[in-house]
Amino acid sequence: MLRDPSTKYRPFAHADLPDRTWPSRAITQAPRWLSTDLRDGNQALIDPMDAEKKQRFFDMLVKIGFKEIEVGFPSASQTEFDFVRSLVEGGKVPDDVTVQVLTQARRDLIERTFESLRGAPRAIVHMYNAISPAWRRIVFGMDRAGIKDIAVKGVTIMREQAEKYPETDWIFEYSPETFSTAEPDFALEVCEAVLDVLQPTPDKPVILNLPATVEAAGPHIYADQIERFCRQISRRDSVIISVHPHNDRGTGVAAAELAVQAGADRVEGCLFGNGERTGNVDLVTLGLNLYTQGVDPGLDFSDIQSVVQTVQYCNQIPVHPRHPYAGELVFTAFSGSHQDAIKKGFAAQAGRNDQVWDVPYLPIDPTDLGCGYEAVIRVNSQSGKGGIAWVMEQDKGLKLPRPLQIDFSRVVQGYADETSRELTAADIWSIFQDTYCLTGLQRFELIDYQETGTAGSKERMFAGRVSVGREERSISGRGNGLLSSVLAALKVDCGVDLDIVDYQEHAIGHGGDARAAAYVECRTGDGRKVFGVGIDTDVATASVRAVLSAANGAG
Ligand SMILES: CC(=O)SCCNC(=O)CCNC(=O)[C@H](O)C(C)(C)COP(=O)(O)OP(=O)(O)OC[C@H]1O[C@@H](n2cnc3c(N)ncnc32)[C@H](O)[C@@H]1OP(=O)(O)O
Ligand SMILES: CC(C)C(=O)C(=O)O
Repeated sequence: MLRDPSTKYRPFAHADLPDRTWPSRAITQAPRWLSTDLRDGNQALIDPMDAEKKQRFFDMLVKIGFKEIEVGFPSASQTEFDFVRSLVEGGKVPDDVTVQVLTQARRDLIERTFESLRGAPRAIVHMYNAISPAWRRIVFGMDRAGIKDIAVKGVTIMREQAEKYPETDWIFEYSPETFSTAEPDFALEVCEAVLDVLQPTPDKPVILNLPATVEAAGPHIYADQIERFCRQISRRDSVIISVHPHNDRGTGVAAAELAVQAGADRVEGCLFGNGERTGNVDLVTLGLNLYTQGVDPGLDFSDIQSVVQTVQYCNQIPVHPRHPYAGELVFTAFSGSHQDAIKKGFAAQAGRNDQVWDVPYLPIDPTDLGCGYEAVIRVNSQSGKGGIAWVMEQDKGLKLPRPLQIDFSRVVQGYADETSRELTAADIWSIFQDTYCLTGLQRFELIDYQETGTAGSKERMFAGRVSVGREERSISGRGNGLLSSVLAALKVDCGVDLDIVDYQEHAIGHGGDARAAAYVECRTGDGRKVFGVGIDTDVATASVRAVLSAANGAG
């Protein structure tokens, strides 16, 4: 890299719009969407889609709710031409969906394009030519007049072709390609000349699509360009202003949103931001950004993972695990403080009597997109007690008391640190069972017991059979309750001296399958803290097991 990049790269020359109004406007309704996955997306693939993939993608776009779909560049190849024919001839385009196709401004290509749509009830023909200084100079070797002439001649041919196929309701779209890097006055001049030919009316508007073919400046600059254009173009009521942002600077979504604030009616883009170089603007993110502002995007992503799968299959490009709303990790918190806040957020949400979504760190309810809550918290060495407790509750229904959470999280963190990997719910359960002596051969294991008491007396008596090591032994003790009598039995018959500091219990599950979980926090004779956990179909037995678990832990 250069130490002084200004010797090679020039800052973007921005025609300022000091009285801009877009910053204080909000988006209160969705723009018209045009998916160009089957054209701009497809032309960016290593292996362009075959007919089967294109059809599958098209059907998915229809299912999501796209009403305008750019289906290809029919003059580019026989495959492209045939696909458009198959849609038209096969009657595969629903009545409320309009297909769009792209062509360069060249007679042979325009004629072939119209031919591909013969018999379609309605279609958008989209013609483009680049207009910015570098393209004029480098690609076309033409001056402004020459470039304008390409556009005017092209749309004149479009009109002529439309007359040749009167059975179709034709909609014209013109893109001054490279709009965002062109001089604003020239972009306007070319578009006015195009409108002079096409003569749009409010009933029969023309789509003027203003692309950021290469994103070369910040999104605020694009918004200024769009607002200026919307103010200056004549026949505004007869023109649909469309935007087509690319993502070279990584701000395609911002550019589209600000452009809509600035007056754009329509947005062209691709699902998950596929497209040339760094992609077209991502329509999934745009749609769901609106949704999380309470605005219906008119696009249905309620099974987002099936959309991901289809797009990955058709594009043969993976969707990034951190892709907004759709990546496999975007609803997952690994870090302790995030997990703690999410867990508290779910508890607060459950306690509130409204539907308003307000869970820290989760901008959208995963279930709205067909995703569950299982993956919301995953555990590694960055995790804390809240996250670990969440996994225990989700996976096993165990609601660990706070002191036990703290004790257990230290153990889990130790494992995570040692293994340097994510711990699954099964790992955590196995660590829990080991730590609180719920599995394997234990020093004290309950075989059975009886609890007795005398009427009128508070005294209880515990008489139990336990295996101590491999040896079966009878133990008994008295106290003013079951737990104290178990503690007395352990002290007298087994030499284990424990005091209960805290006891908690809860049901796991409901109905006939319900079980009980009991937790004890104990202090040993030499002042150590030990925890015990017991699980049983009977709550009293669970509590006895919890005390024996603590006795095992006391060592
Ligand atoms: C920003 C975008 O995404 S625009 C869409 C881009 N998509 C595609 O190009 C995919 C489909 N394209 C194709 O299959 C081919 O390029 C075709 C069939 C359209 C044309 O192929 P070819 O005739 O071989 O021309 P080629 O691809 O080299 O195009 C370059 C020529 O077209 C001219 N040209 C480029 N764009 C346009 C345009 N919009 N209108 C008129 N002429 C144009 C160039 O100046 C160049 O002319 P030259 O040969 O006289 O120098
Ligand atoms: C044809 C135009 C709209 C285009 O794809 C672009 O400029 O990126």
